Order: sequence, then structure tokens, then C-alpha cells
Amino acid sequence: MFKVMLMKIGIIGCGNIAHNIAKSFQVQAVYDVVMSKCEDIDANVCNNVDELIDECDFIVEAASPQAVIDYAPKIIEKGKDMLIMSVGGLADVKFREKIFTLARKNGAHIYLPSGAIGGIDLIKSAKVAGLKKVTLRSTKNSKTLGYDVKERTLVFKGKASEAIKKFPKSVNVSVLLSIVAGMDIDVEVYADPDVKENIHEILVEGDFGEAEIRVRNKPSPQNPKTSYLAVLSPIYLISSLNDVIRMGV
Ligand SMILES: NC(=O)C1=CN([C@@H]2O[C@H](COP(=O)(O)OP(=O)(O)OC[C@H]3O[C@@H](n4cnc5c(N)ncnc54)[C@H](OP(=O)(O)O)[C@@H]3O)[C@@H](O)[C@H]2O)C=CC1
Ligand SMILES: O=C([O-])CC(=O)C(=O)O
Repeated sequence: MFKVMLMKIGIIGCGNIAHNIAKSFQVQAVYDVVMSKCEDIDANVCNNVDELIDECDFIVEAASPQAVIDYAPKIIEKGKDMLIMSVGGLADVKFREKIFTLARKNGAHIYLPSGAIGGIDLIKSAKVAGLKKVTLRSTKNSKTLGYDVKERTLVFKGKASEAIKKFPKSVNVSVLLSIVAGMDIDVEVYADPDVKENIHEILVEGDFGEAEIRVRNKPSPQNPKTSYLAVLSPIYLISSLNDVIRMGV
């Protein structure tokens, strides 16, 4: 357990990420479409999101892109800070701008963790001089992605805004990269029957030069679709909210 937080944390979606956050921090309230999933978390189980918003001042979404679309406007309108795991919920540029404008107007903070990837810091720095191209090449076990294939197979090639519609639980990182890079990035998704890890390769080209970042993630034991690093990332982010020293970009 990290230091006791002064803020009241609420979590939407009581699955893998929520349970791991609850092991690290005191949680005030939780909500899931299936209430029984919340029972083993030591927190108030809410009947709906409105109850959770009223009880908490820092709300973690760990549910689905649709949950972001459904709940983010009312959370931000109430000036509550929000950490969004399902960044794919912000794929639509108009919706995203609406949420970001609401946050500025209501003094709410929005946190988009690095999740299952690295390189967000590099892309931010590189963007200052100009980015030419950003590509995400993701490989996951074919069964995890819902494919029955005999060998490594390209199952998607296109833009992040389309990829997230096809794989809402598997390429949220592509939308995060798009938001950071300021462009709808290129995405390739491979289904591989022989791979156990969730592999993300990020290729960046710009005036700074070129970068290739390769993350070979262990899947979370509780949910193989989600990389273990994606569980650790919000835990670090929450633990660092009050830090005085900033490291990296
Ligand atoms: N940014 C990143 O790097 C990553 C982001 N993610 C995102 O984080 C989410 C959570 O991951 P994880 O904890 O591993 O997933 P889990 O499937 O283990 O948990 C998600 C839980 O949220 C529930 N849920 C879904 N929609 C809603 C809703 N509208 N309101 C309330 N509860 C809901 C699910 O119910 P049910 O099972 O019935 O749908 C499930 O119990 C993923 O779905 C994905 O969108 C995941 C990995 C990496
Ligand atoms: O955990 C991962 O490897 C990435 C993931 O599911 C997502 O971005 O939605």
C-alpha cells in the first residue's frame, strides 16, 4: 500500500486494473455494470456512476471506451479529476475537444497514463520540432484477439481511429499515441498463435531523427488482453500526483 491519499478515489470498472489499484491505495467507492465484481474491494459499492461521482474527487475509469463516452462528460462537468485507461473513448476528435474544453472550464484534470507502452515522453519532445509519421505495430496472441490462425497474421492495417473500433480492449494505446502526436497514427495489428506476450512496437519519424521503441509485455495474470505494465502505469501515476520533482518530459 502506498502512502494514504488525501483524495477520495473512485473506480469505474471492477476488473483487473481496478483490483490492482485497490491493492495499492485506499479506494472510497467503486462501480461496475456487474455489481458482484466489486464485492471483494474494500470500498463502497455504488448503484450507479452518479453516486460514485458525488462520493469521490479522483475518478479512475478502468472499464471500456464506451464507459468514457458515457461517463466522462458528467465527471468533468462536476470538476472532478479523471484518470482514463480506455483512452480509445477519446478517439473522436470532436468529443475529445469537448471533454478537454470542459476540463479547462471546470478546473478538472484529465490523466492519460502511458499504459502498456513507452515513448510518450520522446514523442512530446520530438513534436516540438515536428513529427512526420508515427506507427504502432501491435502483436498479441491470436486467441486473445479472437482469431483462429495458424501463423502470425496481419488482421488490421489502418488508422488508430478505425483500429479502436475493431479492438476496443486492445489498442487504446494507439489513441493515446494519436493524441500525443497530434495526428491519427498508423496502426498494424498482428494475431500470432505462438506469442504469449503483448508486443507493441512504436516507430517515430520526425525532424529529431527516428526512434523504434519495442515493448514486450507480460500479460496481466487476471486479464491476458491487458499488459501487466498497463496495470502498473496508473498505480505509479496516482502515487506521483503530489510529487514536487518531475522526471522526464
Ligand atoms: N491504456 C492502456 O494501455 C490500456 C487500457 N486498457 C483499457 O482498460 C480497460 C480495463 O482493463 P482491465 O481492468 O484489464 O479490464 P477487465 O475486463 O478486467 O475489467 C473491466 C471491467 O469493467 C466493466 N465494465 C465495462 N464497461 C463498463 C461500464 N460501462 N460501466 C461499468 N463497468 C464496465 C467490465 O464488465 P464486463 O466484463 O461485463 O464488460 C469489467 O468488469 C480495458 O477495457 C481497456 O479499455 C486496457 C489495457 C491497456
Ligand atoms: O495492454 C495492452 O497491451 C494494450 C491494450 O490492451 C490497449 O491499449 O487497449
